[in-house]
Amino acid sequence: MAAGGGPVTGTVPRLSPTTVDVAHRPDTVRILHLGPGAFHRAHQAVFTEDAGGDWGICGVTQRSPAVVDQLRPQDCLFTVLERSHTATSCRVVGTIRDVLFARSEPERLRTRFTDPEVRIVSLTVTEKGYHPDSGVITQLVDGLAARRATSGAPVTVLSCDNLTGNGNVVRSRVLDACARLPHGDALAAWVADHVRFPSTMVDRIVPATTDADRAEVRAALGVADEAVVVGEPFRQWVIEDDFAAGRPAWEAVGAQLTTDVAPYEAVKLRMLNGTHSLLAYRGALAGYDTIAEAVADPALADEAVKLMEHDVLPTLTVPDDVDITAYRKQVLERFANPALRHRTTQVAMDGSQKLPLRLLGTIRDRLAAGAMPVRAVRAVAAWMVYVAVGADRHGRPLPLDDPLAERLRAAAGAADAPRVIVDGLLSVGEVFGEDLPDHAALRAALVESVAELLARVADVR
Ligand SMILES: NC(=O)c1ccc[n+]([C@@H]2O[C@H](COP(=O)([O-])OP(=O)(O)OC[C@H]3O[C@@H](n4cnc5c(N)ncnc54)[C@H](O)[C@@H]3O)[C@@H](O)[C@H]2O)c1
Ligand SMILES: O=P(O)(O)OC[C@@H](O)[C@@H](O)[C@H](O)[C@H](O)CO
Repeated sequence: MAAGGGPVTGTVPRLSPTTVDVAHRPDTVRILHLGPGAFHRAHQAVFTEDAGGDWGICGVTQRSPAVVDQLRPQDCLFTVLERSHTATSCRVVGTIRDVLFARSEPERLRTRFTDPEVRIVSLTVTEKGYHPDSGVITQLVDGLAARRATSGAPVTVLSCDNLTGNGNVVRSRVLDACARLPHGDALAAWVADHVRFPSTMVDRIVPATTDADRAEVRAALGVADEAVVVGEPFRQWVIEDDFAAGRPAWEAVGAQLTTDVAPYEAVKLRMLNGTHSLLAYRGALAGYDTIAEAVADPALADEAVKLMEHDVLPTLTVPDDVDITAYRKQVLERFANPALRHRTTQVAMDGSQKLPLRLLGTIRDRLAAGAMPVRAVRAVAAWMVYVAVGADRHGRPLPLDDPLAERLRAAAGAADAPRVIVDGLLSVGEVFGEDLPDHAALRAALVESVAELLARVADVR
């Protein structure tokens, strides 16, 4: 259905099975999804609906009941507002059949975890959600323990977050948590035998939904949908084909099943996400609200191209079926989509968690090869200035939304002294490890870039 009809005035009914036609709704919950945020709804839920079959999803919200409150009154239906450069369309998705808030509904959560019909437990809980203290790993381990104690049915844990080796990460976090439990050995042994943890590479740009997006759906469909999500037309999913108890026919609708996700993941995290972070920090400091505005600046577009070509590309083993030149061009075209309005500050959040995955691997590999990856270094310097100054070139505040925010601010010290900023932030071991602070040439390059960026921000302020 095309969006963009005239404004709807007066009261409109809530989105529900009686107010819109939904072609197919699965009857059985077979996927338990931890973190049904915007991305899950615009990506895995859509692939799963397209694949058909009886694969309903139960979403488990993590930090607040907000998504439960949005979805429950609409029988878990929601609209995906797909925005290309030139057109917008709406699609109502019916794959989610249930939703619950983990903290207030522990019994319902346990019932889902122990249900042998549930074959997959998937996750999109952000990079920080994998920290042992986030609560997600405990939830997963408690759920797996309950499953072992009841049906004992095999299950697949499917991470769909932007992490290197996301399957391995979640497996090792689960096994580490088992090791801390009394008699955890037996649970760990059961997990090793009954639970698979395939890695995945996921890709679709899904900015946070705004009131304007909800109003557009209301105008287009004539219903009120509180759970709208927005996405670009592009979507990609590469999945390691290692499932314990079956899966939807995702390969029939464009997902790529493979034995090794790692090279696809490296291409995506370093080319796309690394460049996204560069544009986010450099763009935000320059006063651009959105990624599209940042990439429309010729100097930043040139920096983005050179980051991908000169710094990232030499570090990659490009899979045979990826045309990397076309990929690079497509990444910039996708970022240039003006209809998405993906905010630089949204992409900038959680930098302490994202930098190691998106930019520091590239820097390490190039330094090991004896080269200085200047654009990647400038991107990291831009993050440092973003943290230290907290304002753009017009003096507008830039939020530091990061689980390490307080420590980062303290480490950055004086906001106008490049060496203090670099020394302070390089000492944050969770971000830079023990090796990078010891690299004198890298430190010098960062100080130079921070000084240059600081001068630009300070000039105008
Ligand atoms: N949005 C995108 O363009 C996109 C694209 C590819 C991959 N992803 C992946 O999906 C993740 C979520 O993106 P989104 O757009 O759905 O964001 P969102 O803010 O809409 O949803 C985030 C989800 O993660 C949960 N979460 C956040 N912090 C947590 C914590 N500390 N502990 C437990 N749960 C936590 C939230 O409860 C929520 O369910 C991203 O971090 C990324 O790994 C997103
Ligand atoms: O979702 P985040 O916060 O992990 O990262 C922000 C963006 O870089 C990211 O979501 C991209 O849009 C996405 O990875 C594209 O597939």
